[in-house]
Amino acid sequence: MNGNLPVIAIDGPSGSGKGTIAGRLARRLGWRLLDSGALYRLLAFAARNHGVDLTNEEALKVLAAHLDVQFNAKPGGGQSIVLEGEDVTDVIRSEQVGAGASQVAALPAVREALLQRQRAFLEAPGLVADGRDMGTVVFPQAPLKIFLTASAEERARRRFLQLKGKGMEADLASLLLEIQERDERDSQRSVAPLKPADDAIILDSTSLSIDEVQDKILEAFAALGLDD
Ligand SMILES: Nc1ncnc2c1ncn2[C@@H]1O[C@H](COP(=O)(O)OP(=O)(O)O)[C@@H](O)[C@H]1O
Ligand SMILES: Nc1ccn([C@H]2C[C@H](O)[C@@H](COP(=O)(O)OP(=O)(O)O)O2)c(=O)n1
Repeated sequence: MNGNLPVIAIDGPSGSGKGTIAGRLARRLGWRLLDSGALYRLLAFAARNHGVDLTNEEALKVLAAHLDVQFNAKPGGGQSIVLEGEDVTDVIRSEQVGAGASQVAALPAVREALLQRQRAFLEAPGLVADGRDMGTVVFPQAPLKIFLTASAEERARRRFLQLKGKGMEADLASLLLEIQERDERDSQRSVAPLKPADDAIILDSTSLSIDEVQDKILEAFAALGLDD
């Protein structure tokens, strides 16, 4: 099976820089990328489109098992996401969809329904996976686990700039509140809560640039000797 292929697991709270770093590492190493948060965002978005209540665990489980989604690598880096034929790359990034994602992600049947789909991303030569439980639940065998964090204020500031950059509505004070609420829900849930794996390297990026974070992770990766 694919269990022996290497995985770099990058977990952490919203806005810590997981997606950015995971994308860069995957490109640099020529590995596949799993943006697991996008799956929960897609489910919340699809549920709204299909009139499914975000507390209806049974219906959400069925929807999760049948999500018609494609991740397409973009030539210049990054990926576009197509749900039921519609390009939803940007619309699923709103904080409202993030809050819905956090809500459906707390339901055990939903997490179970998405587990194999996530593991199926692991292909040669390796996978960079970002989310909340990559190192604890989905890929516990990963040889390199990073728990990326930053202060809530810095994360809200980053998200504000990111949304503005995409031409989307954003308010710094509400973003901070929403991020704190999401941190709380993601950390307190009973299944696969947001927490560092016992063997994770904890990296606080509050005062690190993206390049500095990348260098630290590449250093830790090189120390594993996997690319010898
Ligand atoms: N170390 C950093 N310093 C400054 N900005 C960063 C840093 N890491 C990421 N960013 C920016 O913060 C925003 C959120 O990053 P993202 O990768 O989407 O976080 P996450 O996936 O953890 O929610 C992006 O616009 C990204 O460019
Ligand atoms: N592996 C994962 C990934 C995301 N989730 C949930 C919890 C998060 O609040 C939402 C959205 O995740 P996403 O990584 O897209 O969010 P951020 O980009 O970090 O703001 O999904 C999860 O429970 N497990």
